Amino acid sequence: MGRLATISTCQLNQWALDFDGNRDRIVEAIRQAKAAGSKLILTPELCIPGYGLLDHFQELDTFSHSWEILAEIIKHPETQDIIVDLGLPVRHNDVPYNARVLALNGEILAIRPKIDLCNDGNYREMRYFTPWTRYRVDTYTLPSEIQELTGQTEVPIGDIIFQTLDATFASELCEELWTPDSPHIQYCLAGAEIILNSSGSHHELRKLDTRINLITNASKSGGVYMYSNQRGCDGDRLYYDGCSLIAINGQTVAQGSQFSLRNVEVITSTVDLDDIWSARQSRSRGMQAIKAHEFKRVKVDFAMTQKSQSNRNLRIAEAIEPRYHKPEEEIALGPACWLWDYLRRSGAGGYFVPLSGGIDSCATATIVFSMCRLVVAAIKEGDEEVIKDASRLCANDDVTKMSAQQFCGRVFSSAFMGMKEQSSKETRSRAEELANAIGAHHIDCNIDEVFNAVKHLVSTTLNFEPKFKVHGGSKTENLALQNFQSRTRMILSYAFGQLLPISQGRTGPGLLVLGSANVDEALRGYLTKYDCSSADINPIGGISKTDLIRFIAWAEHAFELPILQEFIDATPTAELEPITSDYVQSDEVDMGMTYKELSVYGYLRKVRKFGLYSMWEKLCVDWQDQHTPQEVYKKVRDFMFYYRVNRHKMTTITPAYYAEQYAPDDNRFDLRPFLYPSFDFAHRKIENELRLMEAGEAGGAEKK
Ligand SMILES: Nc1ncnc2c1ncn2[C@@H]1O[C@H](COP(=O)(O)OP(=O)(O)OC[C@H]2O[C@@H]([n+]3cccc(C(=O)O)c3)[C@H](O)[C@@H]2O)[C@@H](O)[C@H]1O
Ligand SMILES: Nc1ncnc2c1ncn2[C@@H]1O[C@H](COP(=O)(O)OP(=O)(O)OP(=O)(O)O)[C@@H](O)[C@H]1O
Ligand SMILES: NC(=O)CC[C@H](N)C(=O)O
Repeated sequence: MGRLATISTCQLNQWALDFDGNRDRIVEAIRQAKAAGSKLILTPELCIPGYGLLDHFQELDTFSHSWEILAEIIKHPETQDIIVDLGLPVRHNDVPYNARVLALNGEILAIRPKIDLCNDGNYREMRYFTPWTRYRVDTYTLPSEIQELTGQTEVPIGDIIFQTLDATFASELCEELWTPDSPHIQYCLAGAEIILNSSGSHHELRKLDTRINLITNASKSGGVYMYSNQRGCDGDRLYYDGCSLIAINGQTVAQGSQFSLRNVEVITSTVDLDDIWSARQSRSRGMQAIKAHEFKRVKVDFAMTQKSQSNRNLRIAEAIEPRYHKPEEEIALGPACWLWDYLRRSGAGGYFVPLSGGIDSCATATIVFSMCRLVVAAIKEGDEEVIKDASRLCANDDVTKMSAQQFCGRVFSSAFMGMKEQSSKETRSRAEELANAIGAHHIDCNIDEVFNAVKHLVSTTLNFEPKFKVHGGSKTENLALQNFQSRTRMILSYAFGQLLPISQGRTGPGLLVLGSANVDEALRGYLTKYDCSSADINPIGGISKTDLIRFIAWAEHAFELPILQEFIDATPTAELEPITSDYVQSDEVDMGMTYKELSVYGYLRKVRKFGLYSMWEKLCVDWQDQHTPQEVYKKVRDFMFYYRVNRHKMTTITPAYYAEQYAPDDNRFDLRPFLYPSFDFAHRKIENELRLMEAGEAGGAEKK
């Protein structure tokens, strides 16, 4: 007994439009798979051009370059004698498709275009591609460069099953697994033994669980399910989180890492295809199988399996427990890997962060430190690519002996920019202590001079001197004076970022400025437009305050940074107003709502797709033990008021690592107007209901 198939899947750190780099990573993955004895390798979705090309998918160049690269891959000496499943855009009769091309020994076997395109949230596949019709099969005329290379002119294109001499397999593309009527159901009923899922799936906190459940469920009633995913920042706000996987009969047998700096990671398993037989022996399955669709089978003259007797060294992969990171670890690792890709690919000299002594900029700094830890660990493992990039950042000094702190000192600077009256010594010293603990180069300065100069200029020009609230000023004056400070810090951050390296005698590029506005502040608009929330990129812009606090608590022990406890204990404050004997500014008081409430509103607005009225209805039930319907109305109305008047801030918000389902990012994820009317109609509707409720209660009381 035994048809042992050695098969590989991989995760590749592709970069949109980096055709040469993408090709090299694909060839390297195939080389590693072959070295492990594999007869088939699966690669990520659209891996030849990269997944995140967005409107570049509308360019003809993308299609032709992809075929040219495909030709280079399949004729490469390292890629022979193994079935390769590659991803690229394909046009057929002038209709664009997101497709898989399967090849063997320099020949194209067939093309499988994507049937169910992904168009939710960040995904816009329907903008660039047309979905293929289920069960349709057609003939595809190959482009001339492939005709010249292979001597083939036509291949099948469509919804097909591949039949080798000893095994059957079929392709399923990413989103197709996430739909209720996935193609793999019919493929498996029709006898396909291996399903190859190529994905471009991004990291979102707590999402891996859903993905792994889908994969293991898909193979539960018998079959092998292979999953390949892109990895890294391919030029946008998303981080693709690898985690390639091989499962058989509902059990995981191999899993790639979710977060790593490795450019190419291949996982290989040997599975016994005869193990599928017993899992498919229920009569109910048999009754469904006899009615399965009759797919066109593409014959492949190739043997994929070996008898167990013929190779005594082969070990059949055993079931493993899937690995999941805690959300705190996901925050430590995902944004850190994204920052590393961004840094090495942008060619910048490092990062700069305005460090306030508060929890948000502390989280940004700790994530940069996490990146440094990952870099140093990869250097220790001998990762040549990481060594090359790290050496560039350290002026070609020997990076192999550096600690995470030493490397951090070379690529990361921070600055506390205080005001003599507003800034407390606690925040100032917390910022400095954190910088010291992680090894960052730190500046401590005061911005009073600039603040006073701006105030003087504005006062003399307008012949009007604005005052803080505590000095008798109006709300508008109070805000304007706060904004002088916060915007000054933004200008200084860019000045420091640009000039710090040269001031230290280093030539080369400046530092990228990092932002620290979290997802809840963005939702509520509790930030000053064009202050330090405006930066080059923001690693925490998609993370809630609650999760950031959990992350800092975790990092205190995991990264051995005792100072982090002080950040958790401190009351969040903007320190933009003078501190007096009976007044210290506090975020939650200022906002008129708690961060916990903001997470609820954010979730209902975006994920549950509730308007103001439905939000009120839902929260009247959820919060009935704490609040009356009248109180809930006030809360919801206040939230929607601030959301409405501050929505314009989302049009200029700094590009942030996307991580949270309720992210309000206006750029691609959360498309909304930014000039809203007040919600008078919904207000009236709720107020009428409140009146009826009160009348009903009064009526009820009278009857008693
Ligand atoms: N409909 C609209 N479309 C486009 N733009 C619009 C607009 N309405 C106002 N604007 C513009 O936006 C400006 C108002 O927004 P903005 O200048 O941000 O100022 P604003 O939102 O009025 O005040 C900033 C708020 O953020 C708070 N805050 C909290 C924590 C930290 C910080 C910090 O800075 O560190 C700030 C601060 O306490 C205050 O409540 C207007 O002056 C106008 O230029
Ligand atoms: N004194 C300061 N020195 C340096 N940067 C500052 C200072 N105050 C504020 N910033 C910068 O402005 C950003 C917004 O300030 P704000 O007071 O709103 O902080 P926050 O959003 O609560 O974040 P944090 O928790 O980091 O203070 C901060 O994240 C930080 O980058
Ligand atoms: N590329 C895709 O089809 C993505 C599909 C899916 N919704 C995911 O996030 O993984």
